[in-house]
Amino acid sequence: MEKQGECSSTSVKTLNESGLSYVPQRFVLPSLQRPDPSLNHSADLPTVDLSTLHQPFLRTVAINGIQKACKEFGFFQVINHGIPNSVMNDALEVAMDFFNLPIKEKMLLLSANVHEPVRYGSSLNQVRDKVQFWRDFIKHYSQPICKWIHLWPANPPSYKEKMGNYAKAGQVLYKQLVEVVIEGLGLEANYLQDEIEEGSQVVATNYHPACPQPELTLGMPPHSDYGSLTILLQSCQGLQILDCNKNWIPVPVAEGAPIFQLQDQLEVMSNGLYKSVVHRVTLSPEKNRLSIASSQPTFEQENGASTSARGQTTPSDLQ
Ligand SMILES: O=C(O)CCC(=O)C(=O)O
Ligand SMILES: [Fe+2]
Repeated sequence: MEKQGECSSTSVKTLNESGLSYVPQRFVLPSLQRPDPSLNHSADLPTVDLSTLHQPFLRTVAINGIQKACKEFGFFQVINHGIPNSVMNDALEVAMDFFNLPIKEKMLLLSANVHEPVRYGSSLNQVRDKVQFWRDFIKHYSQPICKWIHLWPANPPSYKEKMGNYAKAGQVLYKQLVEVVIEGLGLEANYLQDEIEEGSQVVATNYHPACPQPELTLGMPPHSDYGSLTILLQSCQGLQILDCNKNWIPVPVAEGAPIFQLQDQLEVMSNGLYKSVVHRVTLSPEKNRLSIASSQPTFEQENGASTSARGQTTPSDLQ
């Protein structure tokens, strides 16, 4: 049992590396909120082949596939999306290198101020169950790269190049996907073009260390996200979605096939036709897990901030 104050100044990654064999009391969830460790069948997620988008006679096949996936699941995998595997793997690898930096170095980026373009968060002062995360906010992706490139952390040295390449490729794919999703609603493909070009890109990198008692806790609590679409890369399984029968279903991980996840703004825009699905992250007893969630909130609030279901905000006027 954790003593008062125990662990309160140490990251969960550090605790894990010190060989802790139990989950500190403050992370233990009430029994009804705990994951069921016997769940092992993955969701049969729809897979959308984007190569058909560029073939005039087959474009409607892709649009119909995406429309069906958005209505039924809110989550789908994409293949032939144009982002080389090497770019995705480099991003995951360099993110892992970042989290493996000495804690002292990462602490320099620690901030509870959501207006920081690059910040390293810990479960100590932010979302209770979210172990560590940091966010990049990029305003106006169409502006010259030099406007935001200095926002990357200086270490690891290849971070800027590798995560930057992934972020740029993700923007192109994001725009294509939003157009198709919008067309599926019977609107002009460029209906949201201005909002997308004015919006900010958020790249959230989540690190979930292996856990000695994964049946007692979660890496991330159940939530939906406030944006329009997220592109998600995962290093291994852990994500679960809540189906219409209120069962948690594990999401598969397929090499080279990122997950697309529909978010609250598109559920609202489609009058509920498309689903922003509640999801959560479970922990593994052996593997440290990494995910990169890249999204672009399409509509910002009047005060220039977008608020997520988890209470985080992103500035819309970051330069
Ligand atoms: O780690 C994951 O797979 C999911 C991350 C997520 O849900 C989020 O960042 O909002
Ligand atoms: Fe999420």
